[in-house]
Amino acid sequence: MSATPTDTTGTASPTDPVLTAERAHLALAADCLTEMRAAASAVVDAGVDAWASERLGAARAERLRALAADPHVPAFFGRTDAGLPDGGAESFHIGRRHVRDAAGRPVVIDWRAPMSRPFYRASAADPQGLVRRRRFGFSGGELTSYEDELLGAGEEGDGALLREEIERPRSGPMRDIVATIQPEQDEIVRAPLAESVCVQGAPGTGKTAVGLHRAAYLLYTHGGQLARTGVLVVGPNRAFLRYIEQVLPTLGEVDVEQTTVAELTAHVPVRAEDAPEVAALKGDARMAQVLERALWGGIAKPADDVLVPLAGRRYRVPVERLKRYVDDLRRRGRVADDQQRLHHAAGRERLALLLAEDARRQKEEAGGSPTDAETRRAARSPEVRAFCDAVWPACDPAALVAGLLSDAAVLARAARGVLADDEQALLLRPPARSVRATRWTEADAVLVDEAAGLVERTAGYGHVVVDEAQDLSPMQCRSVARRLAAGSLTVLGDLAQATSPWSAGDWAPTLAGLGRPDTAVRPLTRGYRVPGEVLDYANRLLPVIAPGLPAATAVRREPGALEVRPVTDLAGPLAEVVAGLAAGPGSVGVVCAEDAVPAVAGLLRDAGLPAAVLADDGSAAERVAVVPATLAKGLEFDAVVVADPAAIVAAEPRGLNRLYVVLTRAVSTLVVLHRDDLPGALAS
Ligand SMILES: Nc1ncnc2c1ncn2[C@@H]1O[C@H](COP(=O)(O)OP(=O)(O)OP(=O)(O)O)[C@@H](O)[C@H]1O
Repeated sequence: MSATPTDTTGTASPTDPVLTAERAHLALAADCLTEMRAAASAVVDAGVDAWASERLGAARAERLRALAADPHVPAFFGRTDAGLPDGGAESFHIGRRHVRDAAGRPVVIDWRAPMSRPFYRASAADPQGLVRRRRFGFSGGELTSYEDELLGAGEEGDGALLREEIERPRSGPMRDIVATIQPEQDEIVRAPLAESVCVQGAPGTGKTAVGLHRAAYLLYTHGGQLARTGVLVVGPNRAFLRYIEQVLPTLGEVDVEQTTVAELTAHVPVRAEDAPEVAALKGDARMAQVLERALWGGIAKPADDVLVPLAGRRYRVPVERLKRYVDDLRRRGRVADDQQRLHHAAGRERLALLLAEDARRQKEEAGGSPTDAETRRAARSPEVRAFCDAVWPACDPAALVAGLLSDAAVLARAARGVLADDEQALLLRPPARSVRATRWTEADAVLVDEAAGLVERTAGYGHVVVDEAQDLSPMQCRSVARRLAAGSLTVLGDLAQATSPWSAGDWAPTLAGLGRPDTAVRPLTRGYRVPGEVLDYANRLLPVIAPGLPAATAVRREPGALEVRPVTDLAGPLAEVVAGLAAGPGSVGVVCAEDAVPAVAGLLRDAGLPAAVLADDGSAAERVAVVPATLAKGLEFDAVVVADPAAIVAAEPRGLNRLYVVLTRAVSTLVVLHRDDLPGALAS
């Protein structure tokens, strides 16, 4: 560490000339940003037509929003000095977005620009051309300290400022980590667009943060291409999306679609729940085969010639030719690659056209020359339409699935040799009065999405980030894969946190299901969220729930962070612990089994504590939130109270994995209240 005026608390002397110069640069950057904002608002919306004007207006509004975001966030957080051949140095300030002066000279470099890369990657062993890396400390928007590493002289900092920032307890919605992205994270963030990556990361290692920063990086680096094709972020539920939704906007990226698999597949209203074994079967990849057979099995063999009217005459298309047309189209409809496949609806249109073209050829051979409009009219004629309706009926995906799941004969035909008889029986339910009246489940919606994807091509994105991917069913994987088209993928997850029936011991099945079997798996094992004491405790479950998976090591320890307390009755101790934690700053999550939520919320209410139940509808969490264990995944709270861990374990087949998730949500403090019935690994 160089001799900087940074004392152990990271506060420099206010008269330090370096500090004075850097503050002047910060003021300059702020002025330039104001000017850039003014210039952007002055652009006249003078498009050549209404559409162009509207586009110009939207682009300008976008730019203004990007420039205006977070006026209190300092324009830069770091600086690099690269050595020049003449012995001098070229310095760049690194910030959230590019800032230039009136002459177009860079004042701050965007963190995603290639020039910023050494800031994140350089080390004393590999300085990447840097003689110095400087990090800045801020207090309430004021630049108050800095820390230098003279990498050129082989000197690496002890990273006091960096550590302070990384270790700063965090609460509330997730924030960006641009100032402190670590080298192992940066490698993933900046992986090339064409490369799909799978991050196997222990709890709190920054998977979600890395995935979001990767999306922002790709949008910056491949803006044109990705603006056309779009970037999609898929999370497990609304509560999670609510937690992460501000990260990309603070990075200036407002155009990324953030959604859940349930929302992606929301073709039908979900009103019912499947029994676990039924849900497991509906999520099985074999269902894709069953649906494909059901759909294409609905196509009949032509039985008779058709008379096609064209320009005042009728032309006979013989049944042999009709059979050939249908067979050819069916074959093209069943190729495995979704990009090459002729989808069902397009096949139907194509069939009508083939009949009309057949008639046209006949007329041409007889010396006529029908126009294209006449041929198109022939394809729409009642005769051709009646033939298509009989042979290649239009398919409504919801009706297809409803029929399949409520008609034993239809199901048996489609599932023969694919699903055993008892599996078919498991799927069947009594028919509803109508398709609309069907009591759809979440797994049904995924089946409807699959059917919809067979009927018509699903629009694809240029890049998809999928979080908590360890829980996806094979059918859900297919839903995501359809949205991927030719794009690339960032898969984030942790096999130890897998709680669904499909969870596997390795990533291969998920990556294959997502259509990218060759994706490299990259581990992250440095835990930034959870104090060492808490992480070590949770890690005791690892040999049972995920043997062979490397345990995370925490970047910090906090004596007193963990309290494991036996209680005979929850009520008193729970209220007392929560009251104590609520008196301090930061968020408090009281996590319990889903069934116990009303009782726990009642206990806290009776004790006069302002706790609100965390809902899955995306509404913001209160400072003290009662969290069903099933919703805790991906979230973090400053303090976590786990009420009755044995009930969390007992509530589901992979209850121990769920407990592992729950135990790793705390940033500062974890209190476990148990009735002397802890799982073996945690008992001693
Ligand atoms: N380089 C970093 N600098 C500062 N904070 C970081 C860094 N990396 C991660 N964090 C913080 O650590 C916490 C955990 O990050 P994140 O939620 O992305 O982890 P995760 O691996 O997705 O966790 P989980 O699997 O438990 O949901 C967040 O508060 C995040 O901001």
